[in-house]
Amino acid sequence: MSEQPELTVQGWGPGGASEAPDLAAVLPKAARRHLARELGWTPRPTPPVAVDEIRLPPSRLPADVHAELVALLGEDHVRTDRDARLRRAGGRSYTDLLRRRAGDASGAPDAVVLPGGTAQTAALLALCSERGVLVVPFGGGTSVVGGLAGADPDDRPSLAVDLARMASLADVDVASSLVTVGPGMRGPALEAALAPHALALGHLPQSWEFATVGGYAATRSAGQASTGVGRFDDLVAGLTLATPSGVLELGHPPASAAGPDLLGLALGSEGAFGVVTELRLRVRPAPRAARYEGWSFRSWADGLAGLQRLARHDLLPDVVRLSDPDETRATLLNAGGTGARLLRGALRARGRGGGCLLVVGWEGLAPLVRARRGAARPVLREHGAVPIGRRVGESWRRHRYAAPYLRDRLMDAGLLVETLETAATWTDLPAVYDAVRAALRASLGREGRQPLVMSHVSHGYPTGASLYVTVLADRDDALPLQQWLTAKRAATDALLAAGGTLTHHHAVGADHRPWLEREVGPLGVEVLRAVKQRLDPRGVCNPGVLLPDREGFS
Ligand SMILES: Cc1cc2nc3c(=O)[nH]c(=O)nc-3n(C[C@H](O)[C@H](O)[C@H](O)COP(=O)(O)OP(=O)(O)OC[C@H]3O[C@@H](n4cnc5c(N)ncnc54)[C@H](O)[C@@H]3O)c2cc1C
Repeated sequence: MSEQPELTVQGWGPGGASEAPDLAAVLPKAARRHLARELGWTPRPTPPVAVDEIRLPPSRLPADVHAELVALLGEDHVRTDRDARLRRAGGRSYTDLLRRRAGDASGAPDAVVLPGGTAQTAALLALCSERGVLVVPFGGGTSVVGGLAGADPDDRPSLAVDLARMASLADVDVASSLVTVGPGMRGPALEAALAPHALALGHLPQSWEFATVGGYAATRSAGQASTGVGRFDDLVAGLTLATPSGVLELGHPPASAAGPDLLGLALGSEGAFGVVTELRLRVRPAPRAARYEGWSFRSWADGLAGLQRLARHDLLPDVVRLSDPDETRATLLNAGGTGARLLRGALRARGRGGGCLLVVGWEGLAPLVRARRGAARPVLREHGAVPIGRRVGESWRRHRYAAPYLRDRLMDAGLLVETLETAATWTDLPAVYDAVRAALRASLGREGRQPLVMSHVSHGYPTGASLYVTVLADRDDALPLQQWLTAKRAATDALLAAGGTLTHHHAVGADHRPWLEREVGPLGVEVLRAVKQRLDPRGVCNPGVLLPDREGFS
């Protein structure tokens, strides 16, 4: 179906779970012991059911609609086979994976369709609107907020609209630093296509290997270098949105004052207003120099103060990742072997046992990298940070996409593993951090056992920063979904009450929509509903995401 490798159905990466190594092969003994001690976890095999045993309901797509779709898109581009539907049965959150690992693919689309361009997509949307068939745009399938759930109160049949056929670089305007790209293009393919022009996009989320540019725009993604290159919102100069009511061309580079910016309505719309069929992206010259290194702060408070000071003076590096003491400790244990010895040695040599690890990276022209680094270092030192060397930074850079592979192995051994994220002003960030930790610990702690709650800041702004939280706990094998949903609800309530945003970069999806009104207010929700009503009058565009149910949420 696609020339790009497809994600495995029950986890991360192109391989099958059965080919995977066990946890002992990928996590050092010291780290396994640490987890067992902290969490009260007894490692036990909890493998996923075989893919052949996953229960997939029969397709409900009416025969006449199937025939119309074939007439529009061609036989090869309308698929109802098991493999195609299973591979698009939701995203990659912990709860998505729990369900498919347990053999439940009940949210799978009834068919998968692959339009070949804007005109075909617009015709497809008009047809689906008329025939009452849901359309759920499918990019890389890496949503972690239930963005691909395909839920519908009216239980209408649904199509996954896979953008894989629209995955090429259509135009390069070097003088304007603009490129035109199909929505199905993934990060590695795009960077490879830009390289001959000595250009780069530089958007590097941890899901980079599989996520698509259309998905980035639809979710307002942020990448690991977003502090420097900007969030994906900042990289979109314009886009084409096909809707059931027609096609919108949005954005006018380099800038325009022609009324409110309608481009902002498409960014973050998560397929609820239509399908992004083309993007005009801002690119930059491929960096000529890069410098990554590690620093150690005595405490989380010192680390935050140091980053805040850099941010105020516009001195933040392109990549900034400050780990709290729990994440720093886990990083030290996970490094294992030579890596861990080097890191511990570097810390000891500077009189630090643990503290908070900071990884920073600068990229660009060599003199600028030197100058920016030179200006940032004294500020870090003033806040008590000590440099611990390039190897630490380079090691992080080498392993920056590894964590999701490890998550599968942790799940195989009886662990709950999930992440959540938010952002807050520098003033509110410490309270948000405390509140989220307390809520997760209260919800997931039992019989004297505590979850491991590890946090880092990875995106800095002059006004504040993001907070990314990874949670590990002994899984409740009897009620694993409820265990996490209860904790997630507690954490979300807590972070909103403390002043955090509902989401800094994962989007709203199905999972966060009950809280959207708390973020944008009742009138804000009504404005979004009015836009949807105009663009998608029959409500066929991904109705399970973004907008809360009408009954509201207490
Ligand atoms: C292991 C892992 C690491 C991650 N790391 C990051 C990270 O560092 N930063 C970050 O921001 N996110 C991260 N994510 C979340 C996810 O990768 C992003 O939300 C990403 O932008 C989704 O892209 P996708 O192509 O996979 O979209 P999908 O998952 O396929 O879709 C996401 C949503 O967008 C809609 N959509 C997709 N394509 C289009 C389109 N062309 N038009 C309209 N709507 C569309 C879908 O219907 C869905 O609602 C991570 C996820 C995982 C599993």
